Amino acid sequence: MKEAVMELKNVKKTIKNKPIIKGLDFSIHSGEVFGFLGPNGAGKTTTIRMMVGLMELTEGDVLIHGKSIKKDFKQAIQHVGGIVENPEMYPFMSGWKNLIHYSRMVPGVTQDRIMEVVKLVGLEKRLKDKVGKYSLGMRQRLGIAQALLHNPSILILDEPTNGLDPSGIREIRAYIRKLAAEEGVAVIVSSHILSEMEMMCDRIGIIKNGEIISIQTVNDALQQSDQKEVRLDATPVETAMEVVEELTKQAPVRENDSLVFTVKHEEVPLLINKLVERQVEVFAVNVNRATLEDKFLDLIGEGSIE
Ligand SMILES: Nc1ncnc2c1ncn2[C@@H]1O[C@H](COP(=O)(O)OP(=O)(O)OP(=O)(O)O)[C@@H](O)[C@H]1O
Repeated sequence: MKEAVMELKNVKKTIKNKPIIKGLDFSIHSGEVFGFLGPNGAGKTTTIRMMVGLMELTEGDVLIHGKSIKKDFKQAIQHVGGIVENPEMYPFMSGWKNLIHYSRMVPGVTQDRIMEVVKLVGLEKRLKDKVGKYSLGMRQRLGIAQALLHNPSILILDEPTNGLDPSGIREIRAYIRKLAAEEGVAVIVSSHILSEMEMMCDRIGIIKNGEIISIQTVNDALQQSDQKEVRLDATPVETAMEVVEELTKQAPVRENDSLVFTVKHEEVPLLINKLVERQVEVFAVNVNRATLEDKFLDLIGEGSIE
């Protein structure tokens, strides 16, 4: 596992006595693209605002390279670049002038560094053009370049593909992946669209009502897409355990009189046959929703998935 560059420790936010974020605990690693997925109102923006220092935490802490955002704000936040609200750009100035203008507020930024970030987001050919002539995707990329000027190791983008057309989405995705792979930047992106997150991220955390309900690597999620989580009520439970273990090669979890385990969808009938062969009495076999997509569909309703 790569180095944890950001750690959320029991992060909570209460606004006007209403708990909005209810204790988040997870870490982000260098070089990964981490997707923060959840329906509207789940708490993504609120969490991100806390991560980039725009909002105080009610409880808990965010450690950035081990430094507390509460106690060592300056040292912690220097590693973070982000676009949370739309970055301010002057449409009548060129992309280059905008970056020069912005860089005056960022100590130690050289013209070489500006060129470097421009190349990273692939804007070198359009640098002399006025920003007013840029497409939305190009403006997003200029925003990313701006956020990268001070060389952060963590880049946080709230809904970076919002409003973009499919080619703009592809471009942003490519540059985000490149930043993580080639520069080792940890990128945190939020979205409410699962398919987009699956293409862009290494890991996805799903947030619902201010709580993380699942964190999974996209690879695991894809591998598990034909796996089902099964809850089996059968007796004698010891024999049932043996049968399950023989078939799945994994020990099931025993919860009271039930066994919980994952099995390939097409193996469920075979499992039942084997149980009957061994004279196990089967009272119930319930297939839980287990895949990332299943969980997400449960969350937001099948109609909303894109
Ligand atoms: N300043 C505030 N005062 C009261 N409630 C707030 C405030 N800010 C956020 N909330 C509430 O907190 C919850 C989470 O909002 P948040 O904007 O973080 O969600 P989100 O997941 O980013 O959704 P969206 O994609 O719609 O922005 C919502 O129910 C919202 O109404």
